[in-house]
Amino acid sequence: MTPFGALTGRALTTGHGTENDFILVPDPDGELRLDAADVVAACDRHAGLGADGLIRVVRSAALPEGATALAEDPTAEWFMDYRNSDGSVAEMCGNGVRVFVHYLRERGLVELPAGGGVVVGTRAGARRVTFDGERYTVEMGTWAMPGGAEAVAAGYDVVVRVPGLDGPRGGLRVTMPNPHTVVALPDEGELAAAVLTGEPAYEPVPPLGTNLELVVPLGEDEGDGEPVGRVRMRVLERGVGETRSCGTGTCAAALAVRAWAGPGAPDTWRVLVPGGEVTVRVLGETVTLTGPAALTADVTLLG
Ligand SMILES: N[C@@H](CCC[C@H](N)C(=O)O)C(=O)O
Repeated sequence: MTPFGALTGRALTTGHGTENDFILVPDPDGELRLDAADVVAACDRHAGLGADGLIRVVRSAALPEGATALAEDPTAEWFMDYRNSDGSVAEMCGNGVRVFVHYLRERGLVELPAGGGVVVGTRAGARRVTFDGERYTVEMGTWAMPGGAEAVAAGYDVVVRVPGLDGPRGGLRVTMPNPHTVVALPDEGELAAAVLTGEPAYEPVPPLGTNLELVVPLGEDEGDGEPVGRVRMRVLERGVGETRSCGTGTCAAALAVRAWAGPGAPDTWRVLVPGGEVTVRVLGETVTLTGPAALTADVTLLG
């Protein structure tokens, strides 16, 4: 068997959203038997193609998880089958879904003119993505803070020790619906000092693991007639390591900083990540994520 298993010899495409990068694997009829080891090998940055994650492009009707998305919206023809670079499956990927829809559009698999929208299936359910001619906006669905109002009032519901930072820090859990823990730092010096190659310690230990966002709130600007919050973020992704962006993580970061700011805080947030910038809009119980998507290469893995 070759190191890339079922991925060997297949036509693959690479792409990224704010430098959170992915391998896209077309498998319209769900014939590929993809195992975790193949994903790990392909995502390896030294011995493989290198990526933060892998996305199988498959029809919703071709796999059992697609049934929920189709029940929510029968137009969700295509399903984003997302895997982290360690081979684990995640509920949602906010940067990945923009890259996925960009791929569908570029390859003529969906009709998506500027100003149009399309619904795709994900493990979090059906998600609508619109295109403005430049950037994609994803309706990310319902967010939650498992610690509730009590955690928001206290400012945290998890104690986190991050390598490179002194002492314990308070983290606020946010579900997007994948698990996130957001920790606010006082300044960009501390943000740079955090060592995200090490493993943070959490108390209590998150049962499903967690993505960790370190954030520095940067205040507010005046947008188009409304205040716009700004926040800088670094992220340690569950199942991956430090990445240059995480879409669900930017939503979690904006939601946590908004909650900490209290009543009257902006609903729109510009989140600055090492790989670029995205916009998060809080619409009551739901949130949207707007950002770019790019394809970088068509490639074949050799055996
Ligand atoms: N990069 C993604 C999130 C991918 C999943 C995450 N690592 C997890 O395991 O929850 C994003 O852009 O949201």
